Amino acid sequence: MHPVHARFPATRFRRLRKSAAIRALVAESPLSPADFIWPVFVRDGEGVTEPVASMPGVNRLSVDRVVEAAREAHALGIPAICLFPYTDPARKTLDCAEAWNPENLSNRATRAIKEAVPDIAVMTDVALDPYSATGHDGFVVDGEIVNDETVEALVKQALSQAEAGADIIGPSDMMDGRIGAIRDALEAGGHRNVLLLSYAAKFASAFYGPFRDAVGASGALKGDKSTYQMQTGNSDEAMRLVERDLSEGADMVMVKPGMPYLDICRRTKEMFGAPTFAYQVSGEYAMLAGAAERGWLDHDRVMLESLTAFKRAGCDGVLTYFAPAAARLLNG
Ligand SMILES: NCc1[nH]cc(CCC(=O)O)c1CC(=O)O
Repeated sequence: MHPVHARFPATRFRRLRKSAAIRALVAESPLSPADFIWPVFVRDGEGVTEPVASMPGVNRLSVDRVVEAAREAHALGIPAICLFPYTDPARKTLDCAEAWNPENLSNRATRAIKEAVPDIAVMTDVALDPYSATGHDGFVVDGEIVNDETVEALVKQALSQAEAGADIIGPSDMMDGRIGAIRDALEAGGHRNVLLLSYAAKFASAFYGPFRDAVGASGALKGDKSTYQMQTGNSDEAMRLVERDLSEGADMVMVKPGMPYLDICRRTKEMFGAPTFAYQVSGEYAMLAGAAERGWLDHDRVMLESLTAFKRAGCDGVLTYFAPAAARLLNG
C-alpha cells in the first residue's frame, strides 16, 4: 500500500461517505449470504424443534427439520450447512463407537439433506466429544488425551461421513497428524473430491460453553481441553499449525473462535493465501443475541457489523449461527 492524498480541502474523506450509494461503491468488505456456513444442531425424533437455552434463536432439530433448514438455507443463497449431533447420553461410550456408526445422527442427516437438497454443501465435524462419555475430543487413558489412538478413530469417523455423502469434513479435534491420516484414507477409499476444512488454529476457549450445552457435552467434561487446543496468547504457533495442516492436505483452514482472534485470521490469510474461515462460536453468538434479547444491543446491526469484520480481517467466509437471519437481511 502506498496511500497518497492531496492536502485539505482538495481531499475531503467525507465525500466518500456522503450517501449510501457512494458508500456501497467504495465498500472494501462486502458481505453476502455466500460467505456463510450455517452450523446446526441435530437431534433424534421427528418434527422436533427444541430451543437451546443459552443461544436465543438457535434450536436442536430432528432430521426432517434439518432437511427443511437446508432447503431454506439453499433458497437464501447460503452455500453450506454444518452438522453437529446431540447424541443420546445412552449412546455415549468410552470407545466412542457411535462416531463411525453409518446410522448415527450426523450420517443420517447428511444422507437426508443430500437426497432432498443436493446442491447445498454438507459439512460434518470430526471429533469424538459428541460420542464420548468423557466429553473430550479424544480417548482418555489414565487421564491423558491420547493422540495416535484417537487419530485412528477419527479416520474411521471421517470415512463414515464421506460415505454418507459429506462434501466437506471439518476435523475440530486438534490431534496431531489427523489431517494427513484422514487425507490418505479418503484417497485410498475413493473419496478424492471430499474437502478438508481443518480447524487448524483452534484455541482452548471459554466461548464454547453454550455449544457444549447444545450438544450435551458439558455435563460429562472433566477438566479442560488445554493439552490439545491452543493457548490464547499464541500467534506464531497458530501459523505453524496452519502451515502443517495445509502441507498435510487441508483444502481450507479455520480460525476459532472468531472475534477475539481476528489478528490470527489476518495473519493466516496474508501468510498462506489459502481459503480461510473463522468460526463465530456459540459464546460469541450468545453475547450478541443475549444482549439483543434484553434490548441492550441492536440485533441486526451488531450481527452485520460482527460478520463484516471477519471479511475485513481477510476471511473468505464465516461459520455463524446468524447465517439465516443475516442472509434474510442481506437479501432484503
Ligand atoms: N469438537 C468440538 C467442537 N466443535 C465445535 C465446537 C465449538 C463451537 C461453538 O462453540 O460454537 C467444539 C467445542 C469444543 O471444542 O469443546
